[in-house]
Amino acid sequence: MARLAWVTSRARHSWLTSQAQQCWLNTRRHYHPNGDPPRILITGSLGQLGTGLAKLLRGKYGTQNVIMSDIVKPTKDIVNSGPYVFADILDFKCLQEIVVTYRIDWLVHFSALLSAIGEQNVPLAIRVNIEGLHNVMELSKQYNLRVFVPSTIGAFGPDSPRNPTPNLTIQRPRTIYGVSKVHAELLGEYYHHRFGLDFRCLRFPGVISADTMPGGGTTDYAVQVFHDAIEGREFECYLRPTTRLPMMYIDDCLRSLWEMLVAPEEKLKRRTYNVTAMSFSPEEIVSAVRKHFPDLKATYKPDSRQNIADTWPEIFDDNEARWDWGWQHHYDLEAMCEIMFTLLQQQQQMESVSGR
Ligand SMILES: NC(=O)C1=CN([C@@H]2O[C@H](COP(=O)(O)OP(=O)(O)OC[C@H]3O[C@@H](n4cnc5c(N)ncnc54)[C@H](O)[C@@H]3O)[C@@H](O)[C@H]2O)C=CC1
Ligand SMILES: CC(=O)[C@H](N)C(=O)O
Repeated sequence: MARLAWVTSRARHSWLTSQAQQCWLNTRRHYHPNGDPPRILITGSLGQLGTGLAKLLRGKYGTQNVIMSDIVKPTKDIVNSGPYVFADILDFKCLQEIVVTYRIDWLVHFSALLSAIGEQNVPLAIRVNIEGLHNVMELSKQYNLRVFVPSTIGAFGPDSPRNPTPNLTIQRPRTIYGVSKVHAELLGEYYHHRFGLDFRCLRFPGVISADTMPGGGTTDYAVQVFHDAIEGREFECYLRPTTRLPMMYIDDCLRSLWEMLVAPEEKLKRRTYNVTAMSFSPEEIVSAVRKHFPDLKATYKPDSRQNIADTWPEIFDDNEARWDWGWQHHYDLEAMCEIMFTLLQQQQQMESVSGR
């Protein structure tokens, strides 16, 4: 018996060791031949996804090797956490200067106007999402950068199959956001085939996170519900209770991004992949949240965002990402609710201690 326990524990130890080694090898695989880690620039890094990504990449490649940038004034915490520079995605020279000064190897391009806010200012969305993307493509070609550009479930439209939505299908989005993301996918793939640019792209579903509020999308309600529940407010949803959309917890989203960023060339059968973790409707997330906050009141007042959601996928088929480079999500609806409330409660406690 004791021998069996010893053998099992040795087997577990060596499995864990090989997992850790694999992880370490994955991280090292893209170091320079001289052993230097890649140097990475993140545009639009003060939005919902950027701060978390910077933290993840700094953990892997070193604080000084990940440069955050945006046009927004950073908090003291951001400035103290590592390099941060001003970068307007519409200013090509400014971008060139950053790439040269910091000897950038990889670029993660987050700057964008999201679906709902984009409809409120179409000319600005065209500038930021389309002209900005042109700058990023040219810059990446000129300096031979590996470039990651996120796309979205919003790159599909009413003519796309919605349940499920496969990787390769009709894309006729009806928002300027969606149009700009289809443009990004196609231009990136064109630059890859024409100029050999190392372009990588994932279509994300709605992303849910505790620390940064989302920036004006159609899926934002799925973050708001947690804040309303924990602060004892009524949750007023701008979508109908039965509107199903694909979603993902931020840790899964950022891990998928990193896995795509370091995936060996030979595993990538495409340059653009769907990824997802779950799909739910407002009434389903409300009942999941009520397991933690039974008194949460919810009302539904659909607005213009309903028209957008009605054209988006309900179930996202990400089998190709799972087959080609081993994508797996870790958080389902229940696990996401657990972690969201744990983190939000910790934040509440810290705020009450610091008197904010
Ligand atoms: N959050 C989500 O649910 C999803 C996000 N994505 C994509 O991921 C990327 C990041 O998304 P989020 O962080 O949620 O967006 P966000 O809206 O929270 O942040 C976007 C950032 O872009 C910056 N920006 C705006 N104009 C700029 C300019 N001229 N130059 C430089 N930066 C500028 C903003 O200041 C902001 O910090 C976007 O491209 C978005 O389309 C895709 C699918 C889902
Ligand atoms: C799914 C997205 O791209 C974003 N969250 C939005 O709702 O616009």
